[in-house]
Amino acid sequence: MSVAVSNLSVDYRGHGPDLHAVRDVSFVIPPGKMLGLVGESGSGKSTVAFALMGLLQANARIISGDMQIGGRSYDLTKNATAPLRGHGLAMIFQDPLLSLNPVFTIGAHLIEILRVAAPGESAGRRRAMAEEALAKVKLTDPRRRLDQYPHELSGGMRQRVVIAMALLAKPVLLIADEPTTALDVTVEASVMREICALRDELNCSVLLITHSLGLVTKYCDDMAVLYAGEMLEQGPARAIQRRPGHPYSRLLLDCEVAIDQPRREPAMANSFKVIGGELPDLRRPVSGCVFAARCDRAVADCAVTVPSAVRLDEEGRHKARCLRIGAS
Ligand SMILES: Nc1ncnc2c1ncn2[C@@H]1O[C@H](COP(=O)(O)OP(=O)(O)OP(=O)(O)O)[C@@H](O)[C@H]1O
Repeated sequence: MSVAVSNLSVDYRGHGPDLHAVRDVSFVIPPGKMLGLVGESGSGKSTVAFALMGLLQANARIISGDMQIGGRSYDLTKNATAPLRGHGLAMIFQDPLLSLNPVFTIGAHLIEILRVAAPGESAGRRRAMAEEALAKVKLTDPRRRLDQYPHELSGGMRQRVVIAMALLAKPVLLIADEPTTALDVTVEASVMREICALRDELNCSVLLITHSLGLVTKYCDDMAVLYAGEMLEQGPARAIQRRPGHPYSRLLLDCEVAIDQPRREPAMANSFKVIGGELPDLRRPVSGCVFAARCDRAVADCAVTVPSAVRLDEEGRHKARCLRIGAS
């Protein structure tokens, strides 16, 4: 089933004017495909994820947005997707301990999911299914793991357990929010491989949220570039990598350090900082292009005219919002 998000806008209330964290964001993830949502810290990636899951904080307000799953539409302003959590929708967080209760064994977590996902099965069969799921995500010694507690496992092993939980829940959409940021590079590759294997086995849509363009170009089918809450470019990951349409995407790609290099984290943290300037104040109304103040290609018009999406391929899959597209 295809997953489509349309016109998502989210504000946060606080002291002073509301903060417009996400503005009019739309994207589609076909079944069996992975979309990488990239953008620097504060661009609104997690807000998108939490809005889809119905997990936003109390001071957030979804101004507009709906999600279509298959032919069905869910009104995000009414938190309509919240009942889908745990089966239609699943999420992997940067810290797997957010998904694991320290007082329950690994087996108890998996068996709890099977109570909903496989209600007709006997207790013995559910335990066997839980063990199979752990073996599938390549957790060593799966039978013993069932009786262990989350604190007895390493970070990479815990993330595999969370992937096994998603495997049993059979979601239509899996959201992975920085799933490998806390892990070292060798573990990162194996965890990403398990997420890809899950996508292929369930034929589900995956939204990967990450700072790393390297991860996106290596593992994702499509890419979406978010900046100051606005989608500046989206399309096939390879096409954007080869021919970025937006100057911001080009700068991100220029800054990105190959993920195979020995220690990626500091480079990743730095990669966005080498683009001069800072995100605009999200409490103020934007005129023109949100990136204009930092853009090396901006002309006077960019500060006043809001760019609409320009198609960069015949099918209209690759689109970018920039007034300078086509200008020399
Ligand atoms: N509960 C909140 N109240 C007020 N502002 C918030 C709240 N949560 C997030 N924000 C603001 O919303 C904007 C988007 O934040 P968000 O966490 O979605 O970005 P992000 O791209 O996921 O960043 P990171 O990569 O650091 O997680 C930021 O300006 C952030 O400070």
